[in-house]
Amino acid sequence: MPLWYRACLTRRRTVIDILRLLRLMRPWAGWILLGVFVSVLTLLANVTLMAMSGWFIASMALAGLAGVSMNYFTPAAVIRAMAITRTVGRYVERLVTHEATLRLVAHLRRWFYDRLEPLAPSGLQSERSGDLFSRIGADISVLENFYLRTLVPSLVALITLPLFVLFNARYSPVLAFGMACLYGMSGLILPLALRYFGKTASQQLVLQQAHIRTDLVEGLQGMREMLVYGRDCDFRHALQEQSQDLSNSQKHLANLQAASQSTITLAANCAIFLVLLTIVPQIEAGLLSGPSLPMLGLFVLASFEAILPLPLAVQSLIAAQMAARRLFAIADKPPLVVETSDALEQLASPSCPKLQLDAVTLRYPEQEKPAFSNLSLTLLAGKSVAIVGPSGSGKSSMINALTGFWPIEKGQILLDGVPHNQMTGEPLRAYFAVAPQHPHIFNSTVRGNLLLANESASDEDLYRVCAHVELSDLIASMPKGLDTFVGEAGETLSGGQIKRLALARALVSPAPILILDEPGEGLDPRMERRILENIVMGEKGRSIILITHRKAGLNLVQAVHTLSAE
Ligand SMILES: Nc1ncnc2c1ncn2[C@@H]1O[C@H](COP(=O)(O)OP(=O)(O)OP(=O)(O)O)[C@@H](O)[C@H]1O
Repeated sequence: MPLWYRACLTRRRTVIDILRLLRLMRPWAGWILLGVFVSVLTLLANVTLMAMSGWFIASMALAGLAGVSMNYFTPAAVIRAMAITRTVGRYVERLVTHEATLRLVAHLRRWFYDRLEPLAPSGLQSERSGDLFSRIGADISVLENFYLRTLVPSLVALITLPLFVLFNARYSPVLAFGMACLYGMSGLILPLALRYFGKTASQQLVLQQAHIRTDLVEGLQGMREMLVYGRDCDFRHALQEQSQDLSNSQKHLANLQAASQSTITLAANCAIFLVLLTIVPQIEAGLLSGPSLPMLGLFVLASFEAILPLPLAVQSLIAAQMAARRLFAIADKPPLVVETSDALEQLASPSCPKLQLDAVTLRYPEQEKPAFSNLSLTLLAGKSVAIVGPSGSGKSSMINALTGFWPIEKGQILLDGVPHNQMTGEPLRAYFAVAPQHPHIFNSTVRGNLLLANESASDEDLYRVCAHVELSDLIASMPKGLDTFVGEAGETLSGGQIKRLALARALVSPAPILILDEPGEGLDPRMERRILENIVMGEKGRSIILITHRKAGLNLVQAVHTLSAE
């Protein structure tokens, strides 16, 4: 692909990303415009204050020297009004722009989470959780800079600079032209040069920060393994190298910022010279009064306040584009399981259905062999079945197919004769309560973890299900009973206790079909048997799918279905 064509495509993509970003901000357009309006007002008040003060002081001095009196009430009142406007304006500006930013960030986080949810878990399998965390946290925070540091200063400069040039033109067209050139150089050419020299570093900064966060999350999760196998040094070195790269990018950008700030200061000083060159001859010729000189000098100096934030605006724009691109890459992913409109019709507590699997095949992406194929079975309402088979035969994958987390390749699944792909999403999942093979326990209390499955469950319900899974003694021994915190991922519990807590959570759910994936893992055979008996005997009226490769419980169910390895 020719270079020029690639450059055009990149530019087009940049424009599309920015337009899309602006569209996302549309609900907050009122706040954004209010922020710009107050910023413009504050800047104009400041510039007027400076110019007026210069004029006033010089006029008073000249009047004193000449021994004539002058009306100082009006200019003093204007100066006071401008000073008050500037002070109040700065306060209101912070208030409005930060309010807009906070609303914007909250809106963007919700928007991104809404896009993320339909993708989970199948569409997010290839993503690292640390990276997703980085996108939803840091990348969205980078976008807040797009409004505060890019949008507001750019619009303020766009509105005020032409006004400043027009004001200069009243005194001297040459001055106006010179100022337009200085504004153009420091407000447009300098930021463009900054974009050219800082683009790679700005983009890398976003990626480097994301990589560090992602690796840190993984490193913290796997800290125990790394310590056991003595790999913590490697991790430290990798982190150190990444931090070094990050600080190199930051240093490069800081150098560019410093250079651009100095250039703007130089341009402001050139502006003073320009005022001297163009205004002094007019004063000498008697065309302008003496106080015009300090007035215009201070005016042009103060007007550079509109230019000062522009170099940073460019850096923030590049970072925002990069962050937006990373967010859009996830948000635009099509979900593997497409929800139909019927999915909105959710039954609060569906009755126990007849479940049929008709020659169902499930294949994971990029897998040559299907996880399971041509699986047919019928489970009548309130009955139980065990799914057995060797490791890797697709027993757990069956849960993915039933709950609609992964699309099936062939066949169909029927609930009371209704194809389950007609009710993907929440209505479908309302039929199933799953105790997975590797359950996730939240960093909450025992109660919090149980109520996840049924928030209206009473204490009596909770104690009943805990008794079924033999957790009553443990809960009685806990300092706060059901209200005891179990730590992150249930770290204060043993593997078997975690398994039983997950079983209790499935039992407390009102869903009519219970799926127990390897419920005996981590339990001694006698306890496993007792718990399975409790569940099968105690859950009359619910269908049970017992996924296992062990013998315990097989005599308790009404049918056994064997999956064979492909
Ligand atoms: N998310 C996934 N993406 C890709 N392949 C997967 C995924 N989950 C499982 N597999 C593959 O699908 C096959 C079936 O896996 P599954 O976990 O369903 O087997 P299983 O019978 O439950 O095994 P086990 O008894 O060891 O738990 C395996 O070959 C596995 O590698």
